[in-house]
Amino acid sequence: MTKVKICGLTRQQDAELALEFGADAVGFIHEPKSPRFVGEGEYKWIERLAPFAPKIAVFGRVDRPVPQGVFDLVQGVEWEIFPVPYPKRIHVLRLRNGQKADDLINQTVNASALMLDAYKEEAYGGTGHQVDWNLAAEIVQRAERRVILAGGLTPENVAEAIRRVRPYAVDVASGVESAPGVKDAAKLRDFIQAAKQA
Ligand SMILES: O=C(O)c1ccccc1N[C@@H]1O[C@H](COP(=O)(O)O)[C@@H](O)[C@H]1O
Repeated sequence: MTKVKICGLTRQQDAELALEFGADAVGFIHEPKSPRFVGEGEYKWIERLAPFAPKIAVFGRVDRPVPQGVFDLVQGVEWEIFPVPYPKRIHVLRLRNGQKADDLINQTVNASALMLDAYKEEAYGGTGHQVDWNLAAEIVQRAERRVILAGGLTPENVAEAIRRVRPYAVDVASGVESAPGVKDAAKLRDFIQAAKQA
């Protein structure tokens, strides 16, 4: 069964709802320019969430350490810039038109998993833009690591994305929101259900 990560949570009630609906992992944005940014003031409730669901600290560039004990994995692009030996890292590959699967896979640095998202000049993520699912499927087949599909997924398209790409997990931020940083309960439920049934 495909795993589901719900990302860009800013409110405790949304995180708890996502976990209740069956999310396998929850992500918290550490990129100050994002409307989904969470600061250290939020760590108290994040720390207390269900202990068996990994909590992921999400960066654009990983340019600073996160305090130990709150997060289980760290997600980001351009790991070379901050080569701290986090034991568990998710390396985000931002796909552009015309790229080749092997060139992308070769960029990976010591990652537990790869995440595929759409390249956009203006932001590191959370843009709602879809990746090329054919290229994503090729990366899934060739990469010797687990692949998480992100970028423009919604309750309506996630099942088809899973059938075409066959990722280890799917990840969503804007596709289950009513406003940036605010999750919509029905969209959360429908997304998780559709992904698990695909
Ligand atoms: O969501 C953000 O604001 C964000 C900011 C900086 C880095 C990553 C971010 N989000 C990641 O982008 C994917 C895809 O977002 P979307 O579903 O297309 O809106 C999201 O799942 C996060 O991992």
